[in-house]
Amino acid sequence: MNIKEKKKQLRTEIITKRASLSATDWQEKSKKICKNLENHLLFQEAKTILAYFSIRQEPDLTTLFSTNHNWGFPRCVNKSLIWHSWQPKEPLLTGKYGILEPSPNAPVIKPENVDLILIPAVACDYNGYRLGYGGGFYDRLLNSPQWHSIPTIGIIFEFALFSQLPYEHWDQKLKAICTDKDVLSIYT
Ligand SMILES: Nc1nc2c(c(=O)[nH]1)N(C=O)[C@@H](CNc1ccc(C(=O)N[C@@H](CCC(=O)O)C(=O)O)cc1)CN2
Ligand SMILES: Nc1ncnc2c1ncn2[C@@H]1O[C@H](COP(=O)(O)OP(=O)(O)OP(=O)(O)O)[C@@H](O)[C@H]1O
Repeated sequence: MNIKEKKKQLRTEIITKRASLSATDWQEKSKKICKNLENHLLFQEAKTILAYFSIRQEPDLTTLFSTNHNWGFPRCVNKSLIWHSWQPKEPLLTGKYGILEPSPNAPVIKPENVDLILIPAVACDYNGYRLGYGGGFYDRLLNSPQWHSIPTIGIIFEFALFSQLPYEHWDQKLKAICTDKDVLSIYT
């Protein structure tokens, strides 16, 4: 099997497993993830944090969004992500892939102001590699010079943590991985 097929198979397997979580299980595990993030220094010291609105039973980070940070969320525009500030109660729109997005009129966040990026993933491994839905959105973002050095934390449920995932030359390592069990720092 080539790497593309391997990724595709893994993706299907893990998304299916995640979809089979009961609603209570999903909520409980998501809350543990939020708690683990709140206890982490990278999170505590960050003023501006980029995050995501959960789809397909990804870990739900909603309880964090009312904590005292400047929050940013992406809009998918062509093959890129554009980041806008968003605070609870502000309007949201349904964008590409059915993902909630801030209004295009919300202020754009510049990379020099970003302290931390919380990255959704289908799976991660102990080396900090990440498998996503295959759109390459975060790969392209993290390969652009302005975004390259910003700390990243991959967000997954513990069952999606693998010893070794297939990876390609454009894959950038995460700085840490947060699960419902703990936060794992990746050493380079
Ligand atoms: N909550 C959340 N928001 C996010 C992401 C994410 O992973 N999670 N993204 C992370 O990048 C971006 C959106 N990326 C996505 C990329 C592909 C598909 C998707 O549905 N792809 C098709 C298959 C496409 C193909 O294989 O060509 C599918 O899975 O059916 C969805 C979202 C930005 N926002
Ligand atoms: N830096 C880059 N420049 C150009 N194309 C890229 C870059 N990174 C990734 N891609 C393209 O994006 C596609 C998806 O990559 P990959 O399978 O690694 O996505 P993913 O990490 O699973 O998805 P996502 O980041 O959307 O969650 C690849 O087929 C590749 O052609």
